[in-house]
Amino acid sequence: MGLTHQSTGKGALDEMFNVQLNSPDEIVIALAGNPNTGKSTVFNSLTGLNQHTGNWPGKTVTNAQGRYAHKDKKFVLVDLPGTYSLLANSVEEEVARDFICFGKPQATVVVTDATSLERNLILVLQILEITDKVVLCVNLMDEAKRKGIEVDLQGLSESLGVSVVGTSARDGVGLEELKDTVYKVALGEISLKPKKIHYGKEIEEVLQTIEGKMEKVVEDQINSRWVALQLLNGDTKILQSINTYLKEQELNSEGLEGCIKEGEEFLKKENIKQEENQDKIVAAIVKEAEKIHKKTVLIKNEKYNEMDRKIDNILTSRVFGIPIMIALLGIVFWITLEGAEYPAEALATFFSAMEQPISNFVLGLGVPDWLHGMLVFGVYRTLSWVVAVMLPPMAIFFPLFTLLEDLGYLPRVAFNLDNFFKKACAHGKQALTMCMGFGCNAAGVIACRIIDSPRERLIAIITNNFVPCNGRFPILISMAVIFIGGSATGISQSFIATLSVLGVIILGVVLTLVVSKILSKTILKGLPSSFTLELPPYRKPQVGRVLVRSILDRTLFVLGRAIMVAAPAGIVIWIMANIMVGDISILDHCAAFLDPFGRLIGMDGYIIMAFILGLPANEIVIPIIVMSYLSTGAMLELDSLEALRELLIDNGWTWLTAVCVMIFTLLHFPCGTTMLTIRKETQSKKWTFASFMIPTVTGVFVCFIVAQTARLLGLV
Ligand SMILES: Nc1nc2c(ncn2[C@@H]2O[C@H](COP(=O)(O)OP(=O)(O)OP(=O)(O)O)[C@@H](O)[C@H]2O)c(=O)[nH]1
Ligand SMILES: [Mg+2]
Repeated sequence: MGLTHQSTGKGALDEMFNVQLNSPDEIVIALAGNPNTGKSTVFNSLTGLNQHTGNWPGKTVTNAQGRYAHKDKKFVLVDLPGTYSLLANSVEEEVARDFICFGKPQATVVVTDATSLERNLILVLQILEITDKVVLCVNLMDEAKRKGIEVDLQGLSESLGVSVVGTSARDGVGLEELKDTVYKVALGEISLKPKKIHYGKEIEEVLQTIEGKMEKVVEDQINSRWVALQLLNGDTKILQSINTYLKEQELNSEGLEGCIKEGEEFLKKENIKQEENQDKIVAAIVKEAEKIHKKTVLIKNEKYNEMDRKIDNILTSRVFGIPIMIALLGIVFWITLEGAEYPAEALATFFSAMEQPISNFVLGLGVPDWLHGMLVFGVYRTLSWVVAVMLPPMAIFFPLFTLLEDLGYLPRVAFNLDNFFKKACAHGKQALTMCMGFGCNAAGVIACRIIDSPRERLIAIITNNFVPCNGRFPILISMAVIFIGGSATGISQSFIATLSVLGVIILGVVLTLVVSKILSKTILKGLPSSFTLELPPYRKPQVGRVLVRSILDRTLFVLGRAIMVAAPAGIVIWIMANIMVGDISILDHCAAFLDPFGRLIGMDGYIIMAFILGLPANEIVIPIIVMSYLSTGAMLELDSLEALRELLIDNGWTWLTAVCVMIFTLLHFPCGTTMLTIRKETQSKKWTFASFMIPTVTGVFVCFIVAQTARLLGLV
């Protein structure tokens, strides 16, 4: 046993004490459980917040906090990362364990999956070793019922000696009873006699010895049996946590080291082997879980999982897995493109028709000419285009993607790509962090915490930007709709557009693998670590809720962000276009400066400038491009996508320009928020810089090759 603490999870300890109480009488409740059992769903229903939920394990990586009131008391609920065990083998386990040990929750709710209680009970039993104040929430009761699994809640309660509540959190069933029970347990209105495990004579003896020594140091602060158990299990990290804890609480930690030394010597003297201990401890827990499971769960239909397995045999098969994945993605894009076109047209027509009345209204206010120009041609037009071009595709794509997520398809994607990631010497879970990146790269970067090895986590963080986020995805779609699809005719139009978007996404995945491989052969050398990925059961998504959630949470959020940044950007661009230095405007000066470089990589100076100005939020790249062209050239009436297309052509665009814009959208520096997140997660300027440079250099390189090749071949 060594004493040094090798910190794996950055900030895990900072976060754990960070429960901010509004008043001292607020009651802290921890929400623990295996991954994907519905903790965040319970959390959201109780607190009314919007933690990310979805059907795959490992979504929650931080301790989210929310509040609710019940009867006369106020509660602070802490949503913990999902873990299979608390014997701290991973960062999530450390975060969850430390919170339950030292965060001093007045009660811990363990959310379990009624359809796989046996495995869930392992964690429950471990938590019962740490704390007596436990409420067992047996969730997914609806799924269990459908699968012919009967859970004897009363029997469970008797076997474990804690209160048990059955819930179907997604439908809100049982949550009132849960709140009642939590209330009673936290306030000590129910007295509990939780099950303690007997680990066999040999272990128990050693445990008692260590426990005796620990007690002197930690006294009543921490359950010393649990600490002894962890030590015996070979986990010395807990000592560091205790140390931090004692310091935080301004308690005396002096005795700790001496006590640890004594413990170590004792272990050595008695010739106690850590691995053997570990096996014995785990075996005792597993056996107990089995026993309780046998007594309390009746599986009426042993084949309840057969259908899922049959589907998985196809969706994750070596031959069909990847083609099906690409086809599915293609279908999603196709529906998005095809469906977005008409509403986009309608919105464009509507906004264009509104322009004159709005212009008249502004003039009627008696404002000066320049202000009128700025408001109507600068701000209003920009906003119109943001809404018309971005809203329809997002309102279609996000619900579709969320449907796939809720169905449980994402872990299958990770499964299909696992082999590739292994070959790239990266972690298979990186595929999941990429899926999160589809929503937002900053969220994707945070999700990288599910990867334990620091080396593989860094690789995942640096390459996360190779999947287009909320803000960049609409650029791809609109380029495809307006330009690439627009140059073909009939049915082939949306087909080509779909292919182009699909191509860019696949390029992103390929580059992720290539760059990961290069990194792990050069500055981040190492071997891939193995892991087991859980394939959750397929779940019927709640279509209505998915629609509402993805439109409210994502579409409107992104749109709001775009509008908030686009309006001031509209003003800036308008000013830049209207202040003259010499004969030409500032805007033209800047664009002219960037133009040679832009042309070299298939674009122009205005586009490059739009990407640079888009640093705070990628959503505004297209509006800035359009605005720059509008403010310089003839004032076109932009009343349809066709008009927008013409504007671009008038400014020298060809299909190659559109392709290069799409590629550069995928491959350039992360947005401001993502960079800050990377800085925070890696605690390193060097890696933040690398995350900036790698995609940018790759983008310039790829665009250069594409542009020069197309020109050489005389394609444009
Ligand atoms: N059928 C059914 N599905 C549920 C229920 N509760 C949650 N779900 C679904 O189960 C999936 C997982 O729920 P989450 O709340 O994200 O699970 P979690 O425990 O927070 O997961 P991690 O943060 O990854 O550990 C989601 O797709 C939920 O919609 C339930 O009672 N019944
Ligand atoms: Mg969660």
